Amino acid sequence: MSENILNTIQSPKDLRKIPKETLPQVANELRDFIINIVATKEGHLGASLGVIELTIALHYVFNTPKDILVWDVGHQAYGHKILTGRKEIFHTNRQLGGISGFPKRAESEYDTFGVGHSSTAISAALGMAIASKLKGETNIQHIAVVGDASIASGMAFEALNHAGISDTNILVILNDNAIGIDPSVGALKNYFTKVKLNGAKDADNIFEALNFDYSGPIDGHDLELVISELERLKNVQGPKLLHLITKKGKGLRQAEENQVVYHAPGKFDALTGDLAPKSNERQPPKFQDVFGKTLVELAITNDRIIGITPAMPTGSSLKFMMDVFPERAFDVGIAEQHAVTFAAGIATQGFTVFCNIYSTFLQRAYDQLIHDVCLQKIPVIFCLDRAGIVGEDGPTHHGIFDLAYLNCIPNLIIFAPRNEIELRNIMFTAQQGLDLPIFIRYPRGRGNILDWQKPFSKIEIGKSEVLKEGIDIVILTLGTIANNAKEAIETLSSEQQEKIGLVDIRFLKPLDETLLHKILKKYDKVITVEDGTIIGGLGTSIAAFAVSNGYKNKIEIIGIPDVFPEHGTVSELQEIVGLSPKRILQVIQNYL
Ligand SMILES: Cc1ncc(C[n+]2csc(CCOP(=O)(O)OP(=O)(O)O)c2C)c(N)n1
Ligand SMILES: CC(=O)[C@@H](O)[C@H](O)COP(=O)(O)O
Ligand SMILES: [Mg+2]
Repeated sequence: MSENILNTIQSPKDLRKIPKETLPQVANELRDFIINIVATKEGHLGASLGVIELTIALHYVFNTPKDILVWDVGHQAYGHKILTGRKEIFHTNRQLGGISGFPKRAESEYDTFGVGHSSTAISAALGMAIASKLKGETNIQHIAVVGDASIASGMAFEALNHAGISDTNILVILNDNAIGIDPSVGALKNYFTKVKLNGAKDADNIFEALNFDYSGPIDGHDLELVISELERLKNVQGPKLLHLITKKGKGLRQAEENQVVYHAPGKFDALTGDLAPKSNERQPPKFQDVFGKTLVELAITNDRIIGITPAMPTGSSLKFMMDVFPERAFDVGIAEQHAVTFAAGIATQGFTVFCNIYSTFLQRAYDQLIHDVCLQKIPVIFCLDRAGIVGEDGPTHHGIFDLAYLNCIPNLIIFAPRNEIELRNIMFTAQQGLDLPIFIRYPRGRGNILDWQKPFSKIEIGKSEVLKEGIDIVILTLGTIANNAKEAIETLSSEQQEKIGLVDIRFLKPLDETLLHKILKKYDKVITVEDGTIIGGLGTSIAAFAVSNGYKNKIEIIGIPDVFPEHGTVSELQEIVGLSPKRILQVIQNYL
């Protein structure tokens, strides 16, 4: 056996030359390689470790890239990237200018479909399979790999429903590790457990009922077995589903034992698996924890409060409420559309519903927002975490569209807290009762305030806040990006600073029209700053307000330009898109 067999694999062609009995060595080396790099560069860990044998088997048995392999979510595709020519650049994973943390079409011909959001793989693979038929292509296999949490999503079920009556040979591989980021939930999870306990050919097999040839469940870490099963399935006609049982984090003890933390553990010791020690210094809280802890505080005195998350209890910190009030806090699985309408349903019955969804994932539920919530003025309280640039997850995950996609919907309130205390106070205000749904958007990561757990105070809906008076230039901001604008102003001389006013608009809807009239009369030059798309958000609203009221001020809009920002650190990306203090300063200087 060669010492470093992984080094000899530049593409799946090289892999296919390796004798079957040597493949377990490839699996070991691949695991070690991923662990060593993720330990220092960070990223998603457990999911890739859990599909190492599957990844090797797929590229060994199938003729990729001619045979088409589609990964769902794509956070488990590190092994795939390494075996498909990206081993030497894998250390750049998720870094600015480096490779993406998810399959990406522009990056490799082996990345057949761009991912990041879940539950798309079966639809995409089915589309490709039907396209192959239409083009008269034969002998191309189409394979979708989807996790047990992702297959429970409506979209995956829509695709299964279609695929089951298609005349394609699509192969769906269900990678069942009984966990998403947090433990999987719902009746389907219980069904999978039953199938695992009772054996394969249950008379009520849900996939067979959908007209799939079902096989499994088999041990997804038994490389020889997975290979022989894939070889068999290659020749089975019609839609097929192979059920694999795997362990998330396989091969690293801590990742197997603490699967939630090791989904994306941050830095850790590659040898021991221990997480990098945390600093003892007291830090400001993460916004998600301000949400989670405040919700519990409010729920203690307000027993009408309900909390909902679609599959992100840890990421959103709704887990705090789930621990204290399990009967009033719901993880509904990866089901953003359902989460929104479910929230609306509960709210119609007089409950106060906090529905927490990452900004990027709420994109999934746009019609539900319009049709099921806003049109009916149902006062659900939406908390949109991870708003703005999120960093290393990149373009699939940036929460930069919410301001624009919400701004055009009638009957809603849009609020962006400038800091932790404002988030707390708007949650307090909202649970006292509003006539309209409210959308509270806040960023990934930490705020700035150590002592944030102050007594609650009510926020007046639609009221902006003047942070600093000026003379002829005013900067209007929305949310935490005010800190960047403030930092920009503070680098100027005191004489220059005097010229500049700073206003936190706070409510994109309703706009504080009384204050805006005063602002547009007082200041010649207006600069708006928002960490959302330049089209459709704060700047658009201010410009529209000025035009419709006959103001002739010079207005400059700073926001995310009309492109998808790539992956990198938040500060690197803010610099690129023009939202760093330095870039904001450059714009201000043009007016001084
Ligand atoms: C639409 C959408 N909602 C939520 C997420 C966040 N998310 C990423 S991975 C994941 C869990 C996926 O679980 P599973 O499909 O079982 O794959 P595993 O991580 O277990 O391999 C979730 C909820 C997402 N990427 N897309
Ligand atoms: C792949 C995916 O969608 C999640 O794992 C996401 O990366 C979580 O993001 P946070 O780290 O911001 O919770
Ligand atoms: Mg899973």
